[in-house]
Amino acid sequence: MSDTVEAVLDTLAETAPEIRGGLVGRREYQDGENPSGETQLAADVHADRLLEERLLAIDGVGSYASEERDEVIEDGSGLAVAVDPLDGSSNIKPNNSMGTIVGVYDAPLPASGHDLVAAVYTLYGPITTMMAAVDGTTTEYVIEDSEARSASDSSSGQSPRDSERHVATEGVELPNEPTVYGFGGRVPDWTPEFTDYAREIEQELKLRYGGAMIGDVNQVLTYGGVFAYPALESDPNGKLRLQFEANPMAAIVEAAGGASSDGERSLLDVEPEDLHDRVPVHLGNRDLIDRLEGALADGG
Ligand SMILES: O=P(O)(O)OC[C@H]1O[C@](O)(COP(=O)(O)O)[C@@H](O)[C@@H]1O
Ligand SMILES: [Mg+2]
Ligand SMILES: [Mg+2]
Repeated sequence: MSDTVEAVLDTLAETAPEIRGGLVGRREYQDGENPSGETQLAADVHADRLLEERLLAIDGVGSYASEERDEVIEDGSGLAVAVDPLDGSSNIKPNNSMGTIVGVYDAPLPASGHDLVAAVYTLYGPITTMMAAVDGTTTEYVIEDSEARSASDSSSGQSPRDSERHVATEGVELPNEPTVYGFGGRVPDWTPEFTDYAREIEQELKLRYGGAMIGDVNQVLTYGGVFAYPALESDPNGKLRLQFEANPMAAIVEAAGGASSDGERSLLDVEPEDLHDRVPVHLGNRDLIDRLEGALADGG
């Protein structure tokens, strides 16, 4: 692992308790919209500012892009980080899981998933964990916050707080016997081909859908299965964004022995056109993704 990637992992571990602490009191929507046309929560904006400041301060990180900003911020030469500061942020109101996704690309953005040198997510569940794919291996860490404190203390002007990451599982692998699935989007908006596939999967696996991709994919990594936010009749590219969400999650799942697909090919093979491109996302055990691609091709 390069020094810069190591520093990115350390920084994300240090920042995670602050983002988590900052959720309290930031549950309301603001006036602004993000580039995808979604209303922003105060928590989205807070996490974005904190991550921009911390990640751009790392030697070897030269640019920062996020789901919450129109343009890439350039700050010298080096690796490019693409961030979903809060994934699943609509879960803040019902107090369910959320997370942060970071792709570290060795190429100007928008970049191919094959340019990722690291892909990371932190999951703010009952405990805070971090999943990182580096050099073809996926590792799960537990993040311990040694000075838990209230959100009101947390602001982007302060120095990182004291937290540590400990390896929980090195070489995470999807179990061979899958048991769970979670599919996003309204069922009447699914394509007929995806609906047929879903009807089959429902007979075999248990539904686990929480409305935050990180939480839902983390269950797939833990129990085996399939997650999808598919192409919709109303939007053939689905909902999730290639640079900030799909590519990093695909790299993590593939390094754990699973597969990813936009419906036809690995998400890592999708060529980006625009920073905020959306793409249909399917992630999980290899045979379930092969069946998905077969089902979509049969109907096409
Ligand atoms: O509310 P829906 O349609 O089920 O969408 C849920 C999906 O949208 C997301 O919340 C989108 O991410 P953001 O919260 O970062 O916009 C995913 O995490 C999740 O899979
Ligand atoms: Mg997201
Ligand atoms: Mg988000």
